[in-house]
Amino acid sequence: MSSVEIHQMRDCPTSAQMGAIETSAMKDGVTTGAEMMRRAGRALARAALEASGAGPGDRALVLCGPGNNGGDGYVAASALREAGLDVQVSALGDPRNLRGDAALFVEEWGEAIAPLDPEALGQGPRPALMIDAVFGTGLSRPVPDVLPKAFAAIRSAPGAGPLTIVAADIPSGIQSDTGALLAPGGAEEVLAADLTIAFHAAKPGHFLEQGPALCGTLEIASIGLSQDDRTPPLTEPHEGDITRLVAPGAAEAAKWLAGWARPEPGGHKFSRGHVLVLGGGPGKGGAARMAARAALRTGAGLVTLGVPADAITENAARLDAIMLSVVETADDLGGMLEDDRLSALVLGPGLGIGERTRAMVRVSLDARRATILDADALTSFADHPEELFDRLHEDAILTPHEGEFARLFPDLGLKSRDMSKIDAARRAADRAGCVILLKGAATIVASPGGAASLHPGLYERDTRWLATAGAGDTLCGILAGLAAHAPDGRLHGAAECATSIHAEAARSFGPGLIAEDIPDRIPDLYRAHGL
Ligand SMILES: NC(=O)C1=CN([C@@H]2O[C@H](COP(=O)(O)OP(=O)(O)OC[C@H]3O[C@@H](n4cnc5c(N)ncnc54)[C@H](O)[C@@H]3O)[C@@H](O)[C@H]2O)[C@@H](O)CC1
Ligand SMILES: Nc1ncnc2c1ncn2[C@@H]1O[C@H](COP(=O)(O)OP(=O)(O)O)[C@@H](O)[C@H]1O
Ligand SMILES: [K+]
Repeated sequence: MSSVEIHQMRDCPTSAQMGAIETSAMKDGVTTGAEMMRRAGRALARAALEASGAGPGDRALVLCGPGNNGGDGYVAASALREAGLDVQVSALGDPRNLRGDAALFVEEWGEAIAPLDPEALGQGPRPALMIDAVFGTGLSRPVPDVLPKAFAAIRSAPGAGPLTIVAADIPSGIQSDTGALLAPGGAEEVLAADLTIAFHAAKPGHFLEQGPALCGTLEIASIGLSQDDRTPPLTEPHEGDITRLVAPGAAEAAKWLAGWARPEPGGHKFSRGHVLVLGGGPGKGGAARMAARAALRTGAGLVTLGVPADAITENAARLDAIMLSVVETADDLGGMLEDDRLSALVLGPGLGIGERTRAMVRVSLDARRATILDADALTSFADHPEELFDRLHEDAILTPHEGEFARLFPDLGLKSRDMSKIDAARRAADRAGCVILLKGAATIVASPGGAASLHPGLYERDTRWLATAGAGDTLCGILAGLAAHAPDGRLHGAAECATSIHAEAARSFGPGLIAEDIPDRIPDLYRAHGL
């Protein structure tokens, strides 16, 4: 969108962190509350005009709430009036109760403000554009019923043309920290925006739970705050308490990927690391083979697949560059791990659930290599997660999807938690004592101590085609391919980078993607980033 001053930030602040950023900017004299609100409202109006194609004489409706989000709405209403539109403002609550900057802009608007009355709004005519400035980051409880009723009435009001809905900061009803929809059932369809203009930075709620389904397109508008991120660039370790957004621009991505994946000049295959993937019995080998291929494509110098003797023939028929070893028992594995050149281990994909897997996990963790535990390696500990947690260390990482996560951390699972997915992953990392990579459309990487990153497989980084069997197995392999030559204790960074390579490989294939396609897209991706 050309007319809005768009920028890209790595910070993904909570509502409290956003408040603190604003307060400190005001204290330092960088800007004022009124100036931020003026910029926010004007950005909204410009974006709404551009997205709707509306012009002089067209009808615009601005819905304003009882806080500062409403203040942005009054600024937008005045700006749309200035652009020649026929603007109507409708408010939730009595606008005379507004205080501070928002009150200033109610005065500047100076015209009639109708109450939010679904019946009156339903009589039409339906506007060409509507701005949702009812609730932003301050939403603290479910929205009143009148809000979805008003949206529904406006949508079905008689009118000639299409209606474009633009949300100020975040669609009203979405909790900014969690993405939960705090609204009566059925409200998601009526409250959805076509475009959301987030102010200063994207918030967790734009990426989590129902947030993405309601935001439409997401754009970030500058409101005059410093554009210096508080989280470090991806090329540096992340330790801060603001969630780091893993969505680099092209230049940052090239430098970052080179740091993780480009071989050292004069190196040899062992300096690139040796990955061992443990696999299951006959007929169960596909997942481990895909993980192994992904590890080799990503840049491990050697990859060995360890399987029971009766699975050797099957695997030998399917593998060339990937080596094969018989690993029947945990003792066999212990013997192999005497070779300290084995630098990264993958356990889980197709490994089978039960005591053989648990024994292998114990031996692997005791060997203190970069150890990636996924799928069956996680589910095997569902009955006794503490036994797993007691052995985990800073060179281990768990890569669950939400189902596997709930098996190990029942109180933090999607259906039971009363916190964001980000905070759930942080708690889990503290409890387990290792890095957690919690998958989904938004993938969270969290470390003990609180550092957390969010990879958005959404909006311009949409990776919905990754929702296919085996995609997670290839992610394990990519992670192993990076971890195999990463210095100790750098699994958080490896996990961020692996998630990004995985997503970009999937995006470069596009529709019809199946998991087998992912590893073989990596060479083109590396070349495109100048590796
Ligand atoms: N200086 C600032 O603070 C700036 C704030 N901005 C805007 O202000 C927003 C945050 O403003 P606020 O913190 O005032 O919060 P909101 O405007 O999002 O809403 C808070 C108000 O709604 C009430 N409320 C919350 N949930 C409710 C519910 N379910 N039913 C009824 N009332 C409810 C609260 O008691 C409070 O009065 C941001 O999202 C952004 O749009 C921007 O204008 C930029 C500058
Ligand atoms: N709707 C979605 N949008 C974006 N990415 C997704 C979506 N659904 C799943 N993914 C990604 O696809 C992968 C699926 O992994 P997983 O659930 O472990 O599958 P499997 O167990 O079949 O390998 C993860 O990396 C996840 O982040
Ligand atoms: K809003």
